[in-house]
Amino acid sequence: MSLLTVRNLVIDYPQTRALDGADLDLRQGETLGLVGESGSGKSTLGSAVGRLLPGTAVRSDGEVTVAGEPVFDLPPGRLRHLRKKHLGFVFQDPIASLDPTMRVGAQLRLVLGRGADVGFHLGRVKLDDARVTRAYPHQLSGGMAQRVAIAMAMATAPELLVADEPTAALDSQVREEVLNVVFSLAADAGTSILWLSHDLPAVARRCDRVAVMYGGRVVESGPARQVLGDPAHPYTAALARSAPAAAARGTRLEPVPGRPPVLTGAAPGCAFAPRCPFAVERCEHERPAPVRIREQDVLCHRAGELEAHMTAGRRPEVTA
Ligand SMILES: Nc1ncnc2c1ncn2[C@@H]1O[C@H](COP(=O)(O)OP(=O)(O)OP(=O)(O)O)[C@@H](O)[C@H]1O
Repeated sequence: MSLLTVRNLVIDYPQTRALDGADLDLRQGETLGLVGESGSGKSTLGSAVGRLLPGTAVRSDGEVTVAGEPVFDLPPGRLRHLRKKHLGFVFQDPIASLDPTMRVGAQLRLVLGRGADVGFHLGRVKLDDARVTRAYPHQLSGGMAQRVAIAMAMATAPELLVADEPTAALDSQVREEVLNVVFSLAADAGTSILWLSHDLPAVARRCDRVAVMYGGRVVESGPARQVLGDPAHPYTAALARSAPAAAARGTRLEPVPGRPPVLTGAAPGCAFAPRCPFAVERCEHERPAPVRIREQDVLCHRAGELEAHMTAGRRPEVTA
């Protein structure tokens, strides 16, 4: 069953179009990685799921449905209920998400409710109750603060956890530990995860599915290993070749040539066309509609032709 549905979502900030017709589906119990270069619209899409966009953002078109509820059309009471009962959020900067003037224990009791067993919730994220509850947020390490934020977000066993690069500020050892906590708690609770990430190899390892964003649209989605290991969109292929793990395997690390777009309105064609080695005239002025390639949904006019090249064993090289 579909838990989250995003259809043709268009979000504008005063100078920028952040989402330009984004589509996304996430099923109950599924873990989905949302990847793409900086500015591709990941955070805007993640925030839109809970209608948590800044006041300057305008939804110009499209809709978001969570557990059958149309998020942007809900009256305030129903929206609060949806956020409280069905959604959890964890953000990049855990210390900023806590109140600096209150001890952590007091904040936890406020969020979890008076009778809640704070020690139990801290134990689930592998934190020492006595030490953490007496501390102020600035006395916690980044990893500890993020575990507190995860304990708060997961306390209600939400149906969907939106995790916006929760480990971006942490070093690699702590990053793995925090991700282990998030994914195992979610698996135990049956919580779906929408994980916004720059870490393609980790997404391939941990997520069922991946959605790749470019220019405010999801340009390819499907099973994570399939999409990242055998991409059907030229952008995914370029992104996968730029992933740091490629260098770790001894492959040459190649940045995606050119710069991502900053849109001010609807892209007239495929937003990747100016950087795409396979672009033809049509790509410049006609917006691609989704096509099915293997198990992937792909927004590329030429995906079918490129697939034919691939199956004939002449895998196209995605270079500048
Ligand atoms: N509050 C805002 N006001 C104005 N423009 C914004 C705001 N937030 C994001 N944008 C713009 O919207 C576009 C999409 O940004 P968004 O943060 O959603 O992308 P992202 O993929 O999450 O990037 P990152 O990986 O760097 O977090 C970018 O061009 C960004 O500059």
